Amino acid sequence: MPSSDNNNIKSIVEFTLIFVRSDEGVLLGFKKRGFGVGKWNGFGGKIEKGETILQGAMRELKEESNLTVSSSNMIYVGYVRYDRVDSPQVDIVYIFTASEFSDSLEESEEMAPKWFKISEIPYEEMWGDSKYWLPIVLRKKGIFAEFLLSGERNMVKKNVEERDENNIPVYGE
Ligand SMILES: Nc1ncnc2c1[nH]c(=O)n2[C@H]1C[C@H](O)[C@@H](COP(=O)(O)OP(=O)(O)OP(=O)(O)O)O1
Repeated sequence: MPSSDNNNIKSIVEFTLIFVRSDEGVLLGFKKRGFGVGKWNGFGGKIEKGETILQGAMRELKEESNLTVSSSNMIYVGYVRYDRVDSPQVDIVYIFTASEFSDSLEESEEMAPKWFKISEIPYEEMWGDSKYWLPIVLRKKGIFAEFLLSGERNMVKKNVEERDENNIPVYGE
C-alpha cells in the first residue's frame, strides 16, 4: 500500500491482541471504556516501556481477564498494521493465540469477557477490519494485514495475507 512509504515520517505505536481458544470457542471481551468502547475484541493493549511484546501481551491478558498464559503457551501468529490518512500515527498490533491457560476468568474495569462459538462471533460488533483477518487466525494460520483508515471507521484500502507457519511476519523485517 502506498502509505507504507510514509513509515519514516509517522510515529509507530505498538499494541498486542490475544485470542484465547478452548472447546467453548474463542474468548472475546466487550470493551467498557476508552479506545474501541462498545466493541468486542480480543484482549490486549499498548506495549509499555521496558517490556517485550510477549510480556505486554501476557500482562494485558491478565489485567483485562485475569487469565494467565505461560510464555511457552503464547503463540505469535503475525501482525496487523493500521495507517490513517488523517493521523501521523501508525498502529502495529501483534496477534497471539493461546489454548492453555490458568486462573479464573473475571470481568475487569476495561473488559467484560464472554466465550463465543466460532460460528457465532459478532463480527458486526467488532472493528470493521476483524472479519477480514480473524477467520484466518482462527484457522491456525499466520496473518499479515494492513489497513488504511479514514477516521475510526472508514476503510480506504486493505491488504490481507494468509501466511504459513514458516512464514509468520515479523514487524521491521
Ligand atoms: N485499529 C486499531 N488500532 C489500535 N488498536 C487496535 C486496532 N484494532 C484493534 O483491534 N486494536 C486493538 C489493539 C489493542 O489490543 C486494543 C487497543 O488497546 P488500548 O485499549 O488502547 O490499550 P491500553 O494500553 O489497554 O489502553 P489504556 O490502558 O490506556 O486504556 O485494540
